[in-house]
Amino acid sequence: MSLEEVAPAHQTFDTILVLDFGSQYSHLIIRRLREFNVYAEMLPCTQKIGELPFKPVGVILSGGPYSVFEDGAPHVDPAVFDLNVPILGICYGMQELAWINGKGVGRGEKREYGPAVINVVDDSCPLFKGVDNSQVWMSHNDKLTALPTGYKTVADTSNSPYAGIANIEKPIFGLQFHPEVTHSLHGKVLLKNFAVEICHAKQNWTMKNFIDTEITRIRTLVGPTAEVIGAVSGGVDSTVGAKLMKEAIGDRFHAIFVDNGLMRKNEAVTVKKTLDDGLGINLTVVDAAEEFLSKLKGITDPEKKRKIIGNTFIHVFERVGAEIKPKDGSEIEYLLQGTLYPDVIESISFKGPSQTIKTHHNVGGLLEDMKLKLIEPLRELFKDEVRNLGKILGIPDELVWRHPFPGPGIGIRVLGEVTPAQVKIAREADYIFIEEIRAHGLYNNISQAFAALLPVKSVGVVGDQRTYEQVIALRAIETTDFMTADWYVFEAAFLKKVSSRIVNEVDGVARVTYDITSKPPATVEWE
Ligand SMILES: Nc1ncnc2c1ncn2[C@@H]1O[C@H](COP(=O)(O)OP(=O)(O)OP(=O)(O)O)[C@@H](O)[C@H]1O
Ligand SMILES: O=c1[nH]c(=O)c2[nH+]cn([C@@H]3O[C@H](COP(=O)(O)O)[C@@H](O)[C@H]3O)c2[nH]1
Ligand SMILES: NC(=O)CC[C@H](N)C(=O)O
Ligand SMILES: [Mg+2]
Repeated sequence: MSLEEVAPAHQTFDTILVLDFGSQYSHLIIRRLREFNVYAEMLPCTQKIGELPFKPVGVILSGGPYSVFEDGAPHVDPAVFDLNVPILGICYGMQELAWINGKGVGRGEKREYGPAVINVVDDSCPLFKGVDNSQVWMSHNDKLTALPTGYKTVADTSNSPYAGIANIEKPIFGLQFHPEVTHSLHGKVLLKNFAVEICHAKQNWTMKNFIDTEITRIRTLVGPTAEVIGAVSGGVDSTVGAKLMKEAIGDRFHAIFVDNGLMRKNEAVTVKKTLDDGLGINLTVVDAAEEFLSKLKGITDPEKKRKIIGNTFIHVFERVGAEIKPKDGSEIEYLLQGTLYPDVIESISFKGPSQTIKTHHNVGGLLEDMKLKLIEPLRELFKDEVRNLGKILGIPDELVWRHPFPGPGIGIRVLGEVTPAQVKIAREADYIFIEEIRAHGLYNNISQAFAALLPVKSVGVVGDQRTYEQVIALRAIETTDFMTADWYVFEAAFLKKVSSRIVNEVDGVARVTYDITSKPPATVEWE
């Protein structure tokens, strides 16, 4: 097989490189480009151009929170201009172009955040082809104090005389506003003009092409006889990853599902049925409930619980992995992981990974111990792209649109000590809640929903008898990226029904509450 056939996506597809200066919108630039089938990747703004692993067809400098003129502000490697490819600077990126050119950047008299209307003053500019005077989105304090030498103005607004600039000789452009946000009404046209008309990027980034390339890459990487293992939870990411492995190497892929005793009702059975019978994926279910629950005995601290669950996963996985003996007599060399692009972006940000709010359980912890090499077929994809990929691979809608379920499962939804009795209460209440959500046709309107069990007792009255039992908190949220979320507004009648069913059908619950806190300040999970 030729090298070309096993190359990663940025060598197979024309790629726009986004250099990230830390804007909260940077990843949206990639999203927008991919929406019209142009492939893009992001690297930190500190990337040395001489060390780039590929040759981009164009470069976008993103926005960012710094001021180009302040001490310690990040600056692009000047070698970016030697690539001789078109460059587009957005907000900070444009200010960076001006700064390099002659430093004409200063603090504006007034901060400009929100909508503005652009006025296109030079309609011969290819970047603005087909773009009318229309709303754009601004988010800046600083502005160009003069037009950089060698540039012309192509668009302005009432507050920004240099809302769009273009180099007279070279294909280098700057925008003060953010074309990547949907509030910039023609933003996508601008990005498409840049990528397709100016950089001449081929629009061949389609999921079908991606699948073919990835399957070839996996086959070449693994070779004709070696076998691969993967931790599979029944969630979207690991199922899609597993299905791709199945397509690539058939029964030489072994999926392992660990029943940690903290799963939802009937989960193990359902996952086995969908993966094994439905998708033909060779799945081993490992019952490790006792092991997990005995290690959690007496533990109430949320971080300790997460660590114990994460570590126990590793031990179980290691043990099971060692029992698999590949037919060719070799040892298992590769591990499938469902890492997504947002995880990659987080870890490559030049600002470093964000502060730990909670230690998300992560199979990444397996690496050092297991010395396995990773296969991460989804590491270039966003969640909705993974869902699309899943659909193309024939994974049923029901699974593709499943709400995410955290690795530590009910372990972080039983507040305080996790005992089999407490898990049972939380599990039963959760089952009723989700059952009603489905019955009312609401499942796909909600991003995630679950029941948490609060370790407080409350007085109630049932059939003239005093009760003194615990409290269930229901949570349902709407979100696109799980970084921020809002609580879902149910009809009162729906909540009445769920509450009445839970108190009547689940022993040990005296009261049901509904969580009306957004994220932030709360998080999605209670622990
Ligand atoms: N019970 C489990 N058995 C085996 N592996 C698991 C289990 N729970 C989690 N994992 C592993 O941890 C990874 C991360 O879990 P995470 O919940 O983020 O992803 P997912 O379950 O694949 O998808 P989703 O986000 O839709 O739930 C999974 O991809 C899987 O590899
Ligand atoms: O695999 C996981 N392991 C974890 O430890 C974990 N903690 C939270 N979550 C999920 O992440 C999303 C955001 O949750 P939080 O607002 O609670 O951080 C929500 O979708 C949560 O369900 C986890 N997923
Ligand atoms: N969104 C941005 O890129 C802002 C750039 C710079 N920090 C400013 O305030 O103007
Ligand atoms: Mg999951």
